[in-house]
Amino acid sequence: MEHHPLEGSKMVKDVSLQQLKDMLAEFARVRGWEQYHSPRNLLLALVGEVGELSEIFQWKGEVERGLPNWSPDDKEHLEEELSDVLLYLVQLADVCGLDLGQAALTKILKNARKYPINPT
Ligand SMILES: Nc1ccn([C@H]2C[C@H](O)[C@@H](COP(=O)(O)OP(=O)(O)OP(=O)(O)O)O2)c(=O)n1
Repeated sequence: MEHHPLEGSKMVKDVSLQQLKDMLAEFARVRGWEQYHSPRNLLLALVGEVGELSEIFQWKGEVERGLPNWSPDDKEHLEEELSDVLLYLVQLADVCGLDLGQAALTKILKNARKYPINPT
């Protein structure tokens, strides 16, 4: 397999949604896959990956925060499935012409107004 420029670069900090969006658009473009990346197809792919993510937790019972009892392999698998969900979500927002980062910020503000902190 070809050597990707980001291979081994776990040092990249503060990855932005914009960066992911651009890399994914390029990934699809150079493979001639833009034709398949319609909003509906990306939504179905996203839901499929959510299913794969759910499988990891299926039958495990409750899981402690920080996953203290999970093996490195299991954690890596979880990282991959979470990433698949994120990457399809970013692509879905992109082909819909939406700014996901901006939309998420706006939603956080809306949530804060809807659920004010209880005075104690
Ligand atoms: N048309 C496609 C196909 C794949 N991908 C990217 C997004 C996901 O990050 C990953 C999904 O790849 P696979 O369909 O091979 O799914 P998995 O990585 O989950 O593999 P598997 O289903 O074998 O576990 O590749 C994409 O952007 N567009």
